[in-house]
Amino acid sequence: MARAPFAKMNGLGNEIIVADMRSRADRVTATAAVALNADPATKFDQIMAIHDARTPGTDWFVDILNSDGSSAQACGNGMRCVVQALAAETGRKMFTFETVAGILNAEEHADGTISVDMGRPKFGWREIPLAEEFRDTRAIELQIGPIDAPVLHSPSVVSMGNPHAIFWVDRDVWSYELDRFGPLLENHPVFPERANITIAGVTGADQLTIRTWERGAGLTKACGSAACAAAVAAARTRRTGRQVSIIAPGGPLSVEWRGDDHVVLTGPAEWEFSGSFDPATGTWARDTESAA
Ligand SMILES: N[C@H](CCC[C@H](N)C(=O)O)C(=O)O
Repeated sequence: MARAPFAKMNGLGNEIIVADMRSRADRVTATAAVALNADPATKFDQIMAIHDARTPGTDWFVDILNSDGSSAQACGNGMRCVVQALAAETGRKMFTFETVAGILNAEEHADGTISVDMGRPKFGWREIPLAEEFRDTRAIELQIGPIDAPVLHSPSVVSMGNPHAIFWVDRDVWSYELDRFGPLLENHPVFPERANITIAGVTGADQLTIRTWERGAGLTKACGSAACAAAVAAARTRRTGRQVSIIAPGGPLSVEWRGDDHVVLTGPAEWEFSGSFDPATGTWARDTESAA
């Protein structure tokens, strides 16, 4: 198959490859994802593959792959990168995308920031999903560390299209070994589809500071859907209001849980370089006119 164009971008340091798979029938394979992630120049957290629309009224279908080759149902930071790339190409500002999780609208603002409507959060244990019934998902029974002095415990759980667990902490989020606990919690049997694991602290009025261990990608500098999940969980547990500023390691994002139940994520996107790649194998080359 012919090579497909891609852009290496990031959303607050969340490493994103936007792949242009329009007008072709093949998909980016897990093999290609793993190969691209193994190369330091193209190492990424998610690939956002733009395909032709499947549903009337939508502009494009976006397929999302994690760096381990698994698929994700949502990626807020990646969607902003997709919007920036398509806005630059088309001159348009508003878009309607389809993903496996549903239809979502996004808009580029005059200041260059981008808002993505991430849809409605889901709180039911079957919807997240959890392996067993929990009536109240604002805090579920789950802990890690010594049984009588757990390091992390009682997370809020929520689906933003993808599964999230938010562990509330009092100390600095950097004082927890998320690289050690992340993989254990991501793969805990209570999460049959694994989960994105976030530690979150309230660091100001309507402000949260978070770090995320992403399902299928590991530690990342930012995770947009986790920012949304943390904001919603904070409002549900009355830690904040519904308009929240989220400080991720890569920088700030803003999240509004609107009155119509939709969660809107706003933040920047940044282009790094462009190239072309083989969606079957991940072999790639940088465009010669592209910046270093
Ligand atoms: N970085 C993404 C989330 C990727 C989620 C993925 N790790 C999964 O659910 O498997 C974001 O900005 O929302």
